[in-house]
Amino acid sequence: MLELRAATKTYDDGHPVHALRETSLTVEEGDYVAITGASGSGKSTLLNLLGLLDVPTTGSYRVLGLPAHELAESHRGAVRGQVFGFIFQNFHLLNGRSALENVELGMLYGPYNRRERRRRAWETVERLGLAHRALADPRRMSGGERQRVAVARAVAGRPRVLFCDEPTGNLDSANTATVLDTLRGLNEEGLTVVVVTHDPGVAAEGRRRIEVSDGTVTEVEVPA
Ligand SMILES: Nc1ncnc2c1ncn2[C@@H]1O[C@H](COP(=O)(O)OP(=O)(O)OP(=O)(O)O)[C@@H](O)[C@H]1O
Repeated sequence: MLELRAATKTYDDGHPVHALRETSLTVEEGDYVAITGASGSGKSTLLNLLGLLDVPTTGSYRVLGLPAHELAESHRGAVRGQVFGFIFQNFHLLNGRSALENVELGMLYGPYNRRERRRRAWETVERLGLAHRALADPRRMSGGERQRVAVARAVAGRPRVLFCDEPTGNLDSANTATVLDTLRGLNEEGLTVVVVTHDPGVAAEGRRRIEVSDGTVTEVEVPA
């Protein structure tokens, strides 16, 4: 489904920063991959490449067989909107819009019309136990509720791959459990999940483990 081949990422910060050294990585449909590593090791860089938020400096990247590294940004954006969902640590929800509207907005670049977006948004908000808060402004919600809205927004359009950057970063244990249960359930239904985390408990959810150290990516054996 996702295939990085001999990919590198070098930032120009006055001097070259080798954020990702030559990396080849394949993610299969239905995988649950946890990416761990120290601060500054290159995890976000790897996630940005996999999520088509950035392009490799050298090497290639294929998404569903498409050569993403050769596509125009508009085409990459279309693939991103139709195939991928994202959950970030700081939610990035729009204040002044209801939870439901936030979830609908997450599908704006997908294939669904307005009515279908509304239907899917309701269904997903209910699934995440937020029906009673659907019309609330995120500013008036708890951290755990906001994160569940962010999860709903990312998955309502039924993406093929879900990328998460510290999805439970600021949550207490009960809310962390809700988010992890949701991710596990969606993965069991076939969603491919790629999660960057510092939390060993979150990493343990992955059936594959990728360690990033100083820009070098290594797959670690996970005991069955
Ligand atoms: N836009 C940029 N320009 C220059 N250097 C960058 C840029 N983005 C990241 N870096 C550098 O690339 C390296 C990898 O950064 P990256 O954000 O991928 O690390 P990370 O593992 O996600 O860290 P953290 O866990 O702290 O978020 C770091 O040395 C960082 O300082």
